[in-house]
Amino acid sequence: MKYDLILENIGQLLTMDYEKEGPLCGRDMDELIVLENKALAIADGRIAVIGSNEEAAMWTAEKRMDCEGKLVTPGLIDPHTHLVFAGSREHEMGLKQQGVPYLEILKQGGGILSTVKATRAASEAELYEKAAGHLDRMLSYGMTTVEAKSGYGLNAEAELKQLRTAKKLNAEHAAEVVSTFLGAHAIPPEHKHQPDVFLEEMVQLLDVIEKEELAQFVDIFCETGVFSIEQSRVFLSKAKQKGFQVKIHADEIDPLGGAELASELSAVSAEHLVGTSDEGIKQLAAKGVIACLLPGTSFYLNKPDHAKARKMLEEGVAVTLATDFNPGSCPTENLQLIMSFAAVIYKMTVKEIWNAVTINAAHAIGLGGERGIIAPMKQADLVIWDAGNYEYIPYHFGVNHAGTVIKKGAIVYEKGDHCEPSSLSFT
Ligand SMILES: N=CN[C@@H](CCC(=O)O)C(=O)O
Ligand SMILES: [Zn+2]
Repeated sequence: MKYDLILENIGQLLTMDYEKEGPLCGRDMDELIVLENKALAIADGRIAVIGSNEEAAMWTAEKRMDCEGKLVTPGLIDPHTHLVFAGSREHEMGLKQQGVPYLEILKQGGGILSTVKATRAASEAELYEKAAGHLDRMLSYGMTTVEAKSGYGLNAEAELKQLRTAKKLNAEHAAEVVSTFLGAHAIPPEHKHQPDVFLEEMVQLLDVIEKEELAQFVDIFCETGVFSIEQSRVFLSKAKQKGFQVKIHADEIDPLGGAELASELSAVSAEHLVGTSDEGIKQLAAKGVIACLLPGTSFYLNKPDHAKARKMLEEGVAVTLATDFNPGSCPTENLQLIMSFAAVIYKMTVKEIWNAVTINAAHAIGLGGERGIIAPMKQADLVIWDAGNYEYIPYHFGVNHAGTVIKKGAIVYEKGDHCEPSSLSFT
């Protein structure tokens, strides 16, 4: 058989324990499969075979790549981003430095609501172009699959515009985009005094979202001054009744009991979890809810507290990590940086971190067993790193170590000499 692409002379080939059912937790999160001096062949976008370099010498292919002893891993997966939005919020930096809290900026009509204003005013083409630029950068950082939440429209027209943009990106961009409907992200000014009317409007939208296949998940920002536990319970229950899987922005600023609610509703994941109680952690473990931790956000908001990742891991919660890329609380597309934060702030082991951004991230967005692993017959989403071992990536922080990025078997990014793709634009 003639393969499409052969990678030879791989120094370390990293994969995860994909034979385990579900996301990894407990001791399993601290295990990796590290194969040394390997080769692999790709056909029809999938891993066809993994073998020795001697075996590979007998294989034939359209193209061969010498990996020069470098590290090859599954493509990184970012399971929590707010990818599609207009504008930027650099003017909030000064306010934050003066000590104005994140929720106070929102209360004054800024924060999320200022991005809502910009997003409502933008055309779908403008949103597409900007989001594609962010996605280009993510791909260049080795992120081959990305979740994207809506939530900067907060009315039917603008929410659908965001979701359609994400769907189009998934169809046309080299990176894969999985959509989440976060219509319940803030209370828009026109519904300031009737949040329940607004939530019902968002529930009604679910029929269109289902019909047009615009999102697989439904999420809500459960927080003081945004949506209460009871409002979140009602909203997410209605979404579940309509067949959606649910996620929840839980206990980010105030410990409202969002983790307990996520457990009660058997959510796929609970996200942020900075203020989650010990009881909440136990319930996440018991119900198999994935904890999606966002250390970049608590860093960027300069919070005194961070999610209790070690406690969660010890209690057997499956943990994933994400950028939370958004224009307010975490404007970075760099999941490698988040891996470093997880090592330093959370004290997660390097093995736990790799499992968190690959196999567990895939489970958090409905792609468990299909992405985030390197195994025969699985989609070939790979990164060849400018590094010889997997510990190096979170260690040397703040720079991009992705050398070559492969999605569905095709080379979609190759690093030049310290150059990034020319199509990149941040704003
Ligand atoms: N906390 C709620 N939503 C986002 C931030 C959105 C924004 O500030 O624009 C988050 O997950 O951090
Ligand atoms: Zn978020």
